[in-house]
Amino acid sequence: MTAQDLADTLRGRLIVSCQAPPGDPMRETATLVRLALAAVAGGGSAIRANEPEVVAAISEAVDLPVIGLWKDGDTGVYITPTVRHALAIVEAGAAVVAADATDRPRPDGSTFEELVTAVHAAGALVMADVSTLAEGVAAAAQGADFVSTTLSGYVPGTPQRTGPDLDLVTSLSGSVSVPVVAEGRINTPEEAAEALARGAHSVVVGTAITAPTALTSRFVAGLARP
Ligand SMILES: CC(=O)N[C@H](C=O)[C@@H](O)[C@H](O)[C@H](O)COP(=O)(O)O
Repeated sequence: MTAQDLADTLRGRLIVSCQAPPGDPMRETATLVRLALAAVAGGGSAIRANEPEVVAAISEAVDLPVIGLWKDGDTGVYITPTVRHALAIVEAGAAVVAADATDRPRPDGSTFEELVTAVHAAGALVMADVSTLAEGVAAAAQGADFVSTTLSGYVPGTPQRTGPDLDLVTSLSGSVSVPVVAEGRINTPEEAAEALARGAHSVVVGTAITAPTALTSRFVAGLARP
């Protein structure tokens, strides 16, 4: 699939992230496949998924593009940190590899541009997960096919919010020519629509759709407030 074909497929559409953190009862491949099938039934247009085994199983079960990543660790560069991780995700069947494109050092000493070159050579596309405007501009210049706001709020120095970083959506949309994906803490359909109004090409929603443990905790915390 070319970047243009995928951009056409995803314009104005919802991408559902079907992931579960380590230790979560939902972290089981068959369960995550069921979540992906529910996302299809509900009208989602693509699935974002973590780890080769899960990416392979969802790619097999679902007739939608899969944006794959491989999280390794939870500090520093942990979303598809190396070229090896990226190529394993292509091998698993992902149409797109999502990878950290922040300006932090990567554990294998590679550059983001090298990862892009390797993924393109293997026949897949790249979504750059960024935390700032400068990172998004750099990632697009290095060949990323999509730029996503995934990491805003998760890198020291970026704004901490309970909702999405819509200002980053706006600034990226005005600055890069590749499609901008709004991702991270989009909690309501209204926020998703606002992201599109701010120039996002597509919207990724994870927790608000596919994470019952986190959602339960939010309600429990709400009840505990005085
Ligand atoms: C920062 C990071 O590691 N983000 C990850 C990226 O794949 C996932 O844990 C998020 O669930 C995903 O970005 C969707 O965001 P939200 O669950 O907030 O809708």
